[in-house]
Amino acid sequence: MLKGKVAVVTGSAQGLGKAFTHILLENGAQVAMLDVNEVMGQELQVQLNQQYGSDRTQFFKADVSLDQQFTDVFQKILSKLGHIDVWCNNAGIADEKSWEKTVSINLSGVVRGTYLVLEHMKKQNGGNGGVIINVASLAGLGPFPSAPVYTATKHGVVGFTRALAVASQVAGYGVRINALCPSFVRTALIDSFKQEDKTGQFHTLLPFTQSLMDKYIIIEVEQVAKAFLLLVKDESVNGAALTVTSEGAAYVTFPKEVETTPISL
Ligand SMILES: NC(=O)C1=CN([C@@H]2O[C@H](COP(=O)(O)OP(=O)(O)OC[C@H]3O[C@@H](n4cnc5c(N)ncnc54)[C@H](O)[C@@H]3O)[C@@H](O)[C@H]2O)C=CC1
Ligand SMILES: CC/C=C\CC(=O)/C=C/C=C\C=C\C=C\[C@@H](O)[C@@H](O)C/C=C\CCC(=O)O
Repeated sequence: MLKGKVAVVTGSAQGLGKAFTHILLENGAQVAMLDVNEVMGQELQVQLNQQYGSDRTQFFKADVSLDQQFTDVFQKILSKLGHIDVWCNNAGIADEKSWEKTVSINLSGVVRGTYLVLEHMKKQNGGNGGVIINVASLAGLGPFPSAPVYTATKHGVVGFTRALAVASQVAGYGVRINALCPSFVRTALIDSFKQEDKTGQFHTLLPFTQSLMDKYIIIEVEQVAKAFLLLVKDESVNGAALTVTSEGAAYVTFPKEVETTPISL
């Protein structure tokens, strides 16, 4: 039960972020939704407040790639809701043509959101601790050939999350940080990624991407939301990467040492 808890979900106007918001509300939390899409965010706020109660959800417009705007909205959320117990860095895009934008949202936006809430949560600052879930992807664990920059951002999210989780444990922040690594999920993102203005030079690899989608079988947002809730609730889990595929959810076992093949120079 998350009654009394306050959660923030970035990129929550649609897709996975919307599903995470629903499951948080279903479990009693109050949710601050943050998204760059103000129209969809406002509409969803009205729907959710009708469904779960008028004081349960508040929408805040912000672009996670803009430092000052994100920081200002963070302060606004804190002043309105008092404290934050759960933070989900979910906002993300897949655009190999505007690859700098992909990096600034998928990686820099995750670092920015994490560092903003960490200062609030960590016990050294008088915080009550909490949990941060960073949405990566299976592409954060292995190469997604038709999206090399997207792959890089998701690998970055996994590495950043795992490193900060150890730092938090060693330093005693009282904050758990975990990565969520879904396979293909039925959202607007995967539809847009079939368009040439998103795939850019890798548009010729579309048959390969489609074969990957066929191989991994597209899953539904509700399946990923259940895994998300596990990471929110299980206080024993820190520094994990939780995959979600058509075969279910599974924690990644990272090798203690990378396998190498010696070569004489
Ligand atoms: N759909 C999929 O197959 C998978 C998605 N993911 C990841 O899940 C996360 C959510 O993706 P989906 O729900 O599929 O996409 P989506 O496109 O359905 O939703 C993304 C949401 O993020 C918002 N957003 C985009 N840029 C933003 C910014 N700069 N600031 C604030 N909000 C912004 C959008 O307005 C939208 O509401 C992303 O990080 C994505 O990389 C990971 C694995 C699989
Ligand atoms: C580009 C964004 C598209 C959708 C969002 C997303 O993040 C979806 C990811 C879904 C699956 C990613 C799979 C990545 C798999 C890698 O680890 C490699 O195993 C795939 C590389 C080659 C596969 C060759 C094959 O399996 O036939």
